[in-house]
Amino acid sequence: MLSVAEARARILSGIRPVGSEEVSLLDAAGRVLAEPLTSRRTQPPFAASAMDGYAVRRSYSQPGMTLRVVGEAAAGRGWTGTLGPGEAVRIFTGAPVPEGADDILIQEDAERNGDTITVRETRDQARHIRPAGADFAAGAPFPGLGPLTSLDIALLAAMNHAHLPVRRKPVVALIPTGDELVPPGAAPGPDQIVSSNNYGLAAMLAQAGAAPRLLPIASDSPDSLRATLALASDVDLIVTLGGASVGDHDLVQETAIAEGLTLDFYKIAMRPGKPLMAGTLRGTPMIGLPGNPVSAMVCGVIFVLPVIRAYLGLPPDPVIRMGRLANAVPANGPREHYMRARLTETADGPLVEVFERQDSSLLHVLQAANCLAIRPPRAPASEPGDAVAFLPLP
Ligand SMILES: Nc1nc2c(c(=O)[nH]1)N[C@H]1C(S)=C(S)[C@@H](COP(=O)(O)OP(=O)(O)OC[C@H]3O[C@@H](n4cnc5c(N)ncnc54)[C@H](O)[C@@H]3O)O[C@H]1N2
Ligand code: MOO
Repeated sequence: MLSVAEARARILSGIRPVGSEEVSLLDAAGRVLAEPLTSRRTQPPFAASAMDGYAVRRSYSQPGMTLRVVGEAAAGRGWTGTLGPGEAVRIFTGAPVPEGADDILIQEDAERNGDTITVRETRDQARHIRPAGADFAAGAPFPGLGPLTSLDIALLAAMNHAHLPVRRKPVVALIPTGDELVPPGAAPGPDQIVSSNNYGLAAMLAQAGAAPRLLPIASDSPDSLRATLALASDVDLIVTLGGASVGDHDLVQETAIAEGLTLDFYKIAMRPGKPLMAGTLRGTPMIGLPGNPVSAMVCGVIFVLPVIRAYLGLPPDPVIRMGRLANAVPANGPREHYMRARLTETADGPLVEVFERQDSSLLHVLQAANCLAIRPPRAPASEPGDAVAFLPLP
């Protein structure tokens, strides 16, 4: 059976970044730039006062000296003259520093008397001038990587970008399968349960910058599945949920093959997630996730999110960290085990408490987790304090 890393590499091998679209700054949070951007202006564009006070020349503004106030410079409305010897210009924060001035005397250090000021003995020695380009120069590259944050957007706005070229959102069709499923809020029949996997995955994908498309629940019949697959002809990725195992009603693989699926692989050495399937359905990448709710969400993190990142032009692989076990963990079987666990950051580094109950149907255990502890195939039993690899959950 394929390892998790091999399976992910095979899935990712066919994925190239999607095209781009323009969005306004207000819609750009969380989006990913499709091309490098540079500043369209220098900031500040002129030497600017950092304080309210008087623009002066340092040599004429020593303690006890008196200067004549000859004008005013405000933010947005500078003073156009040239400062002469013994002259001062009233100035406010953000205003251009006039020609001839090399210093801002803060108003707390000036005693005003009609048209003159006298410099106090306590005079502050800092000049309080922000040079032109102190923040960034025209043509400077925008340094942000990854999904745009509020801080990125503040800088891009200051660089005078009103619209940004971003990757379009990869569209992902989510197809739940199973006669037992009803949507949340419905009244399930005696043998039915509520479909949760598609909602959890939709949230996970939306958060990662994709556009999930929730398709209707397909019943366990080839006709129903065929009809639902037909609704996913124009997407970037098809994800089926359930029907992946070997039971008489697990029809996803054979139905998809009949519809044109080129199967790449089926079954991997992973727990949960053994019956994972991947291939290409008439040119569209397709991943078949197992139905068990924890398996579906964990495989979403391990396989589907990397596809979204690759589509967005980001480094795809999950970032694995190292920590120490808080509790003993039994020996592992032949499949790499992604165990639901709780990470605490301590002074001694990350501490990982692996939960007792690991059945792949237990959503309340997954919800209590904030990371997955990764146990290699056939790892021996581990003791508290032993090193452990883990993956933070999104
Ligand atoms: N004889 C064997 N049986 C099973 C094997 C095996 O190797 N041999 N593998 C087990 C493993 S591991 C898994 S994982 C499951 C995967 O089965 P399927 O992908 O076929 O999933 P289903 O049978 O459709 O459903 C399993 C379970 O999950 C519930 N489910 C399904 N979809 C949803 C949904 N959208 N929301 C919430 N819950 C869902 C479903 O009702 C079942 O309880 O197979 C094992 N069996
Ligand atoms: O692989 Mo199943 O996903 O162990 O529950």
